[in-house]
Amino acid sequence: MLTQSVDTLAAVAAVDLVKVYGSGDTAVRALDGVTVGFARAQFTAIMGPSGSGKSTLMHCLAGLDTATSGQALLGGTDLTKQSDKVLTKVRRERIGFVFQAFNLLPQLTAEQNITLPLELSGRKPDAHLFAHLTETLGITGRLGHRPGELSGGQQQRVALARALMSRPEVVFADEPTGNLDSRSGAEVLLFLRNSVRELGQTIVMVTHDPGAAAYADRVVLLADGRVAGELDRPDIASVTDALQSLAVAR
Ligand SMILES: Nc1ncnc2c1ncn2[C@@H]1O[C@H](COP(=O)(O)OP(=O)(O)OP(=O)(O)O)[C@@H](O)[C@H]1O
Repeated sequence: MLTQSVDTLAAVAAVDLVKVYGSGDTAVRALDGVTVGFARAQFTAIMGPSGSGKSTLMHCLAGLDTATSGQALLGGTDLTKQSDKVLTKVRRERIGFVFQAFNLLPQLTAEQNITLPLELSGRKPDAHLFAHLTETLGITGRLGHRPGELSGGQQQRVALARALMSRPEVVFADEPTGNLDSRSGAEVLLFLRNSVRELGQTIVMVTHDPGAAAYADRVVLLADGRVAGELDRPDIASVTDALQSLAVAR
């Protein structure tokens, strides 16, 4: 079988990635030979119908789930070959995460949440980066508060600062605006967009929302566990059309 070529300089790449859940009659082939690269300093959105494998692809590329076969490359590291101990270190030191449900630790202040991953890996937070991120995100007045005392938008901005504090090779964002009103959602997307331009951050975001995907440089479309197409410089109309075509083709 021919394997599609993949940009070996990509920050993150999947090569012929297969993920099968379960076995026998109940086996589900969630990823069916995905080959795709995510370029450095680019903002890519992953889209596709429900069940197309978006979360599974992100989880395998982030070392949160193990693939059945193929490679999940972060820089030069094939995550499919690493021990759980190494994967924990990779996630903490080389990857930033932003989730729909924020996933902040409720007993810690905003500031402690932001610096925790660095402290766990024995690194000292960069004071300039901390000031830059918290000022840009407008949360300097909220740093002593616990997540329960913050709005959803403020919690997600704390999560964004946490994700970027370690200068990660990639930020994986899983429906980062899913729990936010449209104004807070737009602020989060604009921040992600600007972090690509100003900090050279690489971002991979799973979303159902064509409006969110329009902030990205590129959209990768999945269907039935395979790459079904991609769009460069997407806008809401082109993303909506592509998703409709996928739905019709099924
Ligand atoms: N832990 C699991 N056990 C069994 N099947 C699973 C598991 N996780 C996902 N699947 C199946 O794998 C396929 C891909 O799921 P995945 O969650 O990656 O899709 P998705 O595109 O992210 O969907 P959605 O947009 O609904 O979140 C689906 O058929 C799903 O039911």
